[in-house]
Amino acid sequence: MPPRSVLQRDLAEWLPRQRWFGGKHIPIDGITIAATTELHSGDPALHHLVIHVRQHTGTDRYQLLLGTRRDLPDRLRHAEIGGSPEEGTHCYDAAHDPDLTRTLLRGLAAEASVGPLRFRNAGGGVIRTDLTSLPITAEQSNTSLLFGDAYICKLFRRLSDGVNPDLEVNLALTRGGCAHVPAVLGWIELEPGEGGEPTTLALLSTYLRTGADGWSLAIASVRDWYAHTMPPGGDEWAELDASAAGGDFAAEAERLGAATARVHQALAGAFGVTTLPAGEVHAMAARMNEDLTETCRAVPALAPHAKALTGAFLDLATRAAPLPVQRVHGDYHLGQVLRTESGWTVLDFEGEPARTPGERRALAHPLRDVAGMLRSFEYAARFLITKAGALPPESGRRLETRAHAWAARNRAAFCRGYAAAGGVDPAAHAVLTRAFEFEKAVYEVRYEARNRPAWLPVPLRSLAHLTT
Ligand SMILES: Nc1ncnc2c1ncn2[C@@H]1O[C@H](COP(=O)(O)OP(=O)(O)O)[C@@H](O)[C@H]1O
Ligand SMILES: O=P(O)(O)O[C@H]1O[C@H](CO)[C@@H](O[C@H]2O[C@H](CO)[C@@H](O)[C@H](O)[C@H]2O)[C@H](O)[C@H]1O
Repeated sequence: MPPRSVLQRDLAEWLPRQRWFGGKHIPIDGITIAATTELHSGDPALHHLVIHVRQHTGTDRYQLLLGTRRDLPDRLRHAEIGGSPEEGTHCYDAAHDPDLTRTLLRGLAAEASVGPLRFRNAGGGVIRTDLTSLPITAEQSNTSLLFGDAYICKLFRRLSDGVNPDLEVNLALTRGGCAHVPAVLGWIELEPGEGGEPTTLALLSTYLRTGADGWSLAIASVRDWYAHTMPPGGDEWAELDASAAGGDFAAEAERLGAATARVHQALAGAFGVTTLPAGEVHAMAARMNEDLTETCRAVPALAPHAKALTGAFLDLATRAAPLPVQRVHGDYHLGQVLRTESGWTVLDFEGEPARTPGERRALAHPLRDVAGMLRSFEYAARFLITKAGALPPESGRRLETRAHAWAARNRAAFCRGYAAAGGVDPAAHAVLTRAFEFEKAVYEVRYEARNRPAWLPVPLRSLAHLTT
């Protein structure tokens, strides 16, 4: 390894360019290398690093698989972090090096302990060590490695104390026989300090090789719907029946609703249900409104919608009644679900990346997830229009009308499937669903402004529609 001072300097330059780094918009005040564990020696070598990143907002803990090599082959140039090349040490993100990531499978297969790292096998089954890894390139908060077409290993980037909810929930649902989550095969954890819980570092699950993610499927349907032409002489305004397009998604949306209800039932079975008193529901509505005020300050483009959003939060506050609450997904959207040959599977129970560990575990009403997915239908419907940029007013207006028709059809189908499979009927709880949906939209506005400013018009356009 190069001297710590060199590594700290290189990391300060490299980190803000990583998609998974949560503090991109804030300057880094300092980096400390808190722990290093050698997992593989020689050339190349693999080190596990825990680093503390100080910013004026606080200190966050990240993990890094650091590869070192005397010579860096071209295939790893894109993953270079720095090092002291003149002294023959190149440092790079080893998640991109299949020669080194195999060390993780070997550790899991052997249930090894290396320094403070513990490798755990979930079901005691055989874990293959002969597979080559490939990082999945997607819009992600973490880094997932695909091993052959058998396993997927998620390396959590920002570490939070204790068991990661993704492991906690997936393990409980796998053990409870829920068919709608990928089976957990193993995990890696950092041993706890005095009396504490271990910190989850990575999660190994079955790779669902026939899976197609909900977002891509929905976007394909929207594209088809935009391309669909009305019959000659047809009146587009009168005939906006989104079922007419070949790529109709409604049957899938309905099945997704049903799968969601079953996952909620499995979560209730595994973790229980309690009641949130009316006073706390009132406080929850007040928090939603405070979040709105803060976000309007940070993103002024949200301000024109503030009145309608406040109205929805106020509705919830005035009708506050006790609510049954339970563990939920917490960040539910079309990118978190996979359609396999046997049905819909739900991924990533980590909650919203910007929330604190306590907030991610907090119990909530299941309609919070339903509202998340309703937002996602709004996103899918409008993403292509936003991507197309400025359009002539006539086609812009026509596409917006079509976007609305697609979203309405699929939102309704999803809710129908959810209620038919035993979930709470969103139509019968419109005030709650609307408040959750608006809460999520506020979150999205903040998320997009910070992470993907080019996407900001997507939630704003949908709010313009939903609040008029
Ligand atoms: N078990 C799995 N089988 C197939 N693909 C998966 C599996 N788990 C994750 N993926 C793919 O990896 C992507 C990222 O996974 P996710 O758990 O959502 O990570 P992140 O926390 O980084 O968002 C998913 O959108 C999905 O396409
Ligand atoms: O998947 P993550 O846990 O990283 O979730 C974060 O990123 C999501 C985007 O990748 C973001 O979701 C928003 O964009 C989606 C389209 O890309 C859309 O389907 C969702 O409805 C919308 O909320 C998510 O909010 C964020 O937490």
